[in-house]
Amino acid sequence: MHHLTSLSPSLRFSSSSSSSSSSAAALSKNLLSSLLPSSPRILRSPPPRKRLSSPFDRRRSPPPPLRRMSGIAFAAGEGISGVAPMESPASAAVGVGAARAESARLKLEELNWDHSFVRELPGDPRTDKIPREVLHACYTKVSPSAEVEDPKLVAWSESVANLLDLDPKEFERPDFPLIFSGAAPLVGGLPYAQCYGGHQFGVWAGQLGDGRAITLGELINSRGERWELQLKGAGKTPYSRFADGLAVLRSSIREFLCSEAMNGLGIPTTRALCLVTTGKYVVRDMFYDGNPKDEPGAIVCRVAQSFLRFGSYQIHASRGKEDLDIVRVLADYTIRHHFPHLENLKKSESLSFDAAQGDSPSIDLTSNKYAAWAVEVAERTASLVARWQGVGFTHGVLNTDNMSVLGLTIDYGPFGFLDAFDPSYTPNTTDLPGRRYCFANQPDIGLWNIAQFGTTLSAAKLISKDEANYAMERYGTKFMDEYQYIMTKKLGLTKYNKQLISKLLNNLAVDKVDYTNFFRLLSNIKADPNIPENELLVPLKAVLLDIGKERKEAWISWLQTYIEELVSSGIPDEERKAAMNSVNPKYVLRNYLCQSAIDAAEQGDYEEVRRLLKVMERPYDEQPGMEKYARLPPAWAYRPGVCMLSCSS
Ligand SMILES: Nc1ncnc2c1ncn2[C@@H]1O[C@H](COP(=O)(O)OP(=O)(O)OP(=O)(O)O)[C@@H](O)[C@H]1O
Repeated sequence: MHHLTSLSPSLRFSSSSSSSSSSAAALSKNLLSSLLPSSPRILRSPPPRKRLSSPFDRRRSPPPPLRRMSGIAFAAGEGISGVAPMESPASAAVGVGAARAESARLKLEELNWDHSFVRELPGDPRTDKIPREVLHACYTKVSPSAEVEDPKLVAWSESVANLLDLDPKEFERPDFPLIFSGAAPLVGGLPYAQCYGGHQFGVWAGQLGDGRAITLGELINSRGERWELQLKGAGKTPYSRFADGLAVLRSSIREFLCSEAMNGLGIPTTRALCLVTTGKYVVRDMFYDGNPKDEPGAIVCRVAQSFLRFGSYQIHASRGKEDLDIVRVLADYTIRHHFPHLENLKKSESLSFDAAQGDSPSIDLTSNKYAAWAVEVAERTASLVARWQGVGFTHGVLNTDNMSVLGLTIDYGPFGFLDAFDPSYTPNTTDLPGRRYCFANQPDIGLWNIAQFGTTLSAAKLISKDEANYAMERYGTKFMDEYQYIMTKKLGLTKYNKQLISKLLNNLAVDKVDYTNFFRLLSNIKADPNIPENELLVPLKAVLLDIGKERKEAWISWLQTYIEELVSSGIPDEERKAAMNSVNPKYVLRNYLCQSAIDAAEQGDYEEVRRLLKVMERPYDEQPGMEKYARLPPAWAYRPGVCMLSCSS
């Protein structure tokens, strides 16, 4: 992202701010505070009120098996039918071929375009790219315009081609890099850039919009799913403010690889069809410290069911009365196309409400589709953040313009997976002073952002304040349910044990233990209370490095309690190991791995990018021969630019 001050202050159009940060503070508690060792706190408040249930809460606890969560929680019939099931890690590993057999194999010219966004929503009457405030419109029709010279295809995702019904042979077309660098038109497409706003680092930033992303069009695949294709780094738009509309190879490799790695982990995300170099250089001051340099330009083709963000609604609410109606029109559009099960809610669907058991019946989601929608957005967001916490992912820039209304991970800027466990880790150099977006704060930030979303909908009179608060409550409940479930699965247990997890996280932080490798190795512990003390740590010796006597005792004590829990769970060791390995990845896209692929690609060698993609598509599998991709970062990786990055660079 760009912090407000790093883009033109003269183009701060809107000054409207939201009052919901105070309501967020009033409702939030630090969601992880009871589990994590001390970490920055930005939101403190009482716990959510008594739990209410929603009509979507058919699946109370426990949630479904983690590796299927994305498939189940986002599957048709489970309350979120507008969003196609993500490919589960299992299918990413073995099922791609099978899934492909069902889908069509079309040439680019044969894709089934359906430009509902442009057809149904108010657009900007102008089509020029002059930076400006775009009022009363959700988008501007503009075409890609990045300068291109002999573009090259760096990497591509066959599983994304499959989502689109695109024949993977199309990747071999000589004109493929030209089309996906925007230099040649995509037949049937209808390009545009979206208008949105956002809160950046807690401050209302006014109009942002797609300053360097241009949607090529939307298509409907043979399974009836809507997919939008977007080029990131394709040139200026009216939303570019003073910036160049371009992206560099370094950040594009990170976005391409991490969105596919996230999908491999089974976590909802925007996807990436391909990555091309433009053949041109782009000047970037990577740390905004007055040392710009030339970097190779590149463009990623991102794919999602929708790129709508919280900021897409906020911008219109911020503009006052005249544009409030656009919030409603956009909300209607979103529900119609992406949450169709909410269109015609029936009273009978509220039967699962706890009202009959004495909970307040004052929030009846069946009487207001917008309230039901707000709750669903809140729940999807909570579920997403819980899954990030489970794999140790830190997004780095959780501004409201980076919050997908579908609950997808969106915008891979200065992200980072935890290596040594540190709750206050932030991968974003811009975030260092306050660590607002550090690992431990993500659950609270998700809630803060939901509060802004609720404020937007209530400003447009789509939901009441009580309904907005209820969405926040649901966020808290959903987050805790899913987080506890995930942590329990990571430990291979059947029952949530708060004290055990809390002590574990404390131990991990004290000894700076590698988060990913620890959980992977933990599955080797045997449920045998008779293992002598001096042998207990053997399975973990690769991650418990350089610890003294006192710390060894702390770990032994924790392991003894853990083994007691394992014994009482009664799950055979081998069965538990397999279950744990299906939720504790062996491979995560550590920043140093990205950097090695970037270094090679900048020299014209794209093999490492392609190899990393293959490894990260199957993160839960052992993958003999690929063990080096599970190693800890080498010493050279602990420098800014590798383990930490700035926004939008
Ligand atoms: N090089 C650039 N040229 C024009 N606009 C930019 C550029 N970099 C960032 N922006 C704009 O700054 C705002 C915030 O940046 P942020 O880093 O969140 O976005 P991004 O990484 O470009 O895009 P996205 O959120 O779509 O992944 C967005 O409006 C974005 O379009």
